[in-house]
Amino acid sequence: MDIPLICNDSALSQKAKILRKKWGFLSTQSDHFQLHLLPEYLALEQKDDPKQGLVFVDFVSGSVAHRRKFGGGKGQAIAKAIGLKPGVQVDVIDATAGLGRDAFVLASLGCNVTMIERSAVAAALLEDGLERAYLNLEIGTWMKQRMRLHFGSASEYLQHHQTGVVYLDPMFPHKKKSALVKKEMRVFQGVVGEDLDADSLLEAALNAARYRVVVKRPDYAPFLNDKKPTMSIKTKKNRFDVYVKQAMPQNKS
Ligand SMILES: C[S@@+](CC[C@H](N)C(=O)[O-])C[C@H]1O[C@@H](n2cnc3c(N)ncnc32)[C@H](O)[C@@H]1O
Repeated sequence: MDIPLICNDSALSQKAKILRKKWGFLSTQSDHFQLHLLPEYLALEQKDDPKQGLVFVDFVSGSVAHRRKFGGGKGQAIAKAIGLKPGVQVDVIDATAGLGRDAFVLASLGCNVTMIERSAVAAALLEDGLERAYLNLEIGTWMKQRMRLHFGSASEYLQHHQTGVVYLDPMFPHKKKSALVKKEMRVFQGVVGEDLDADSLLEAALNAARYRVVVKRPDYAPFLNDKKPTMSIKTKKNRFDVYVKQAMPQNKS
């Protein structure tokens, strides 16, 4: 999908030019989706449905920051699914980074996370969020150490990289009008589309992971590639299907 990047601030026009060239964004207006380069952040807008609001990545003060402070730490289902243990730093490839929320939870719990994202829009939003987080006094130091982004295909990346854990959260068609689907995800899904190749990603992930692969699914979705996991950890709306290859070492990943 061709997406324009709009910038009405003359102080940012050079940056807008660089971003258009880097990510292949257009400079013309669109009636559907468009990106806005604002002084505060880069944001995605669904122009034909403005009540959905702007989508942007905010690791410093958004809902993910709130979850970092008050979200239950290593007792959370995602931490149990990854197999986090005190004093063990786990290397994770988040092969379906999206807006980076799960990756940020894992990094804030101490994981060393490489995010892979193939959508130019998602990757540009993520890069913008990362740049601001790296400069932040409270989280900048550990964000730079623990969270990075690779733009490209995860199946290709996984062919050449081994890691402790691979995390997958491919886009799954949401139930129509579900109140549980956040506005943000609805807009985002419109741009990114469905991940129709997700089944094959599981095999690539299983080859690349030394210890386990964790797949996040809505509670009503079938197993990825119809493959039964070693165990499933359920939350209110989702399920983490865990494919264990071998036990994690006690004090090094
Ligand atoms: C449901 S979203 C992930 C949301 C993410 N877990 C979060 O917390 O924000 C799925 C994302 O994975 C990306 N994706 C899916 N398959 C991919 C692949 N094979 N390589 C790279 N990115 C992929 C999609 O472009 C989309 O942005």
